[in-house]
Amino acid sequence: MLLSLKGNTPHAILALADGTVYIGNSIGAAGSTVGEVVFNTAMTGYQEILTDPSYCQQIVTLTYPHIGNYGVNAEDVEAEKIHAAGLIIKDLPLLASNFRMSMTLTEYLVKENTVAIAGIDTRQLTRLLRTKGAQNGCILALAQGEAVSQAAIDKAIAAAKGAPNMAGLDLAKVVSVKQTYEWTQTEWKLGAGYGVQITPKFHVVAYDFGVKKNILRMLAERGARITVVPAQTPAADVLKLKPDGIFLSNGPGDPEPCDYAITATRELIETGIPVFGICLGHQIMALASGATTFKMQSSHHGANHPVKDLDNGRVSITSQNHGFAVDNKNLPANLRATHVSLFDGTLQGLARTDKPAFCFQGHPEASPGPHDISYLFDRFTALMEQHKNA
Ligand SMILES: NC(=O)CC[C@H](N)C(=O)O
Repeated sequence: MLLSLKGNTPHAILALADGTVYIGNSIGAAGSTVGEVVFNTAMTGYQEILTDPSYCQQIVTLTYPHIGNYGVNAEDVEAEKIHAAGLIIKDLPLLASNFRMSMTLTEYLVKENTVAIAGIDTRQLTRLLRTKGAQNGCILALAQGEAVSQAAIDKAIAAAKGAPNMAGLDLAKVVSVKQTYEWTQTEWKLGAGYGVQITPKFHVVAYDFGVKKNILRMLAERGARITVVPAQTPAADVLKLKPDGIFLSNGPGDPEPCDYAITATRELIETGIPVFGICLGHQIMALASGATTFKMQSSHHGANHPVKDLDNGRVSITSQNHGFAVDNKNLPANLRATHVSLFDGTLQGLARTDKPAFCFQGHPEASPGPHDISYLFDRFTALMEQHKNA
């Protein structure tokens, strides 16, 4: 058990681009940060959320009121570092305890140089974001003992107003790996931890647009040897690796400016090699097939989103993290809608009618969240099996 907060905590200011200001306590690094403020309704999994590269340039508000209770550990990471631009919470519990814990949330945020604020009415903030739509914001964490001044508030509002808009931003190539690497780690099991894939049945080439580790673990668990390639790898280089399947990862930013990935995906789908895309990968596959995407008024971030499989009526509770979506009106003839959100009717899954390629808007890898829709990984391995045997 570790004490989360030591002594008097410094003040912090959260300002939104519309001029709304909240005052709270700094629970991370000192300094300031800007980004698009989004809310996530997952009750657990703050470490996975903070390290998810798809949150690059986004400040995450967690709607669950107590965050930090179980500290952080060395294993529950989706990338090597925190990618979220900042964290907003209601309450940091005084004590943190878990059998796997290695440090408190505050120690982790300071170590990772991440600015975070507690003591915010996250319920009110969430209602504001839901009603008004996406807002840029700034967290300004003051030094120990520094009083909240009007000058500091004005500085935070100006920084929030000056933050870049998410629409039009290509962040996939920013967070992507620079060098190709091999991945063999499998899923985490209680008592054993992570395993290693030593008898692979398929070779998957995975595009890293900001890939979450648990996607790679779930592919490896199902028999894949994985070569992870940088976001801007041309299709010809992928084909030289002789893949049995191609994976398009999740990632931050707007899919539309990722022209390099859209072109490569179009060429790769044409070869007839099975292709599977998740989140940004889903949006890129849609764009490569002739569909269009748009910025949502109210984005999806949580671990409790019901999604219906249109082929069999089955409803899955899913993990979600997206601010853009594929337009379900005017889908091209070679795309079929396979899944739909029961929250707002937005498109959640697509399959090509002419090629073994399909994609999903939510997160079948969970991390955090439920595993209801992990059957999509099995669908991908079944396609690779068929393709190998053809
Ligand atoms: N998690 C993701 O891959 C997000 C995709 C995209 N950046 C969006 O916000 O819609």
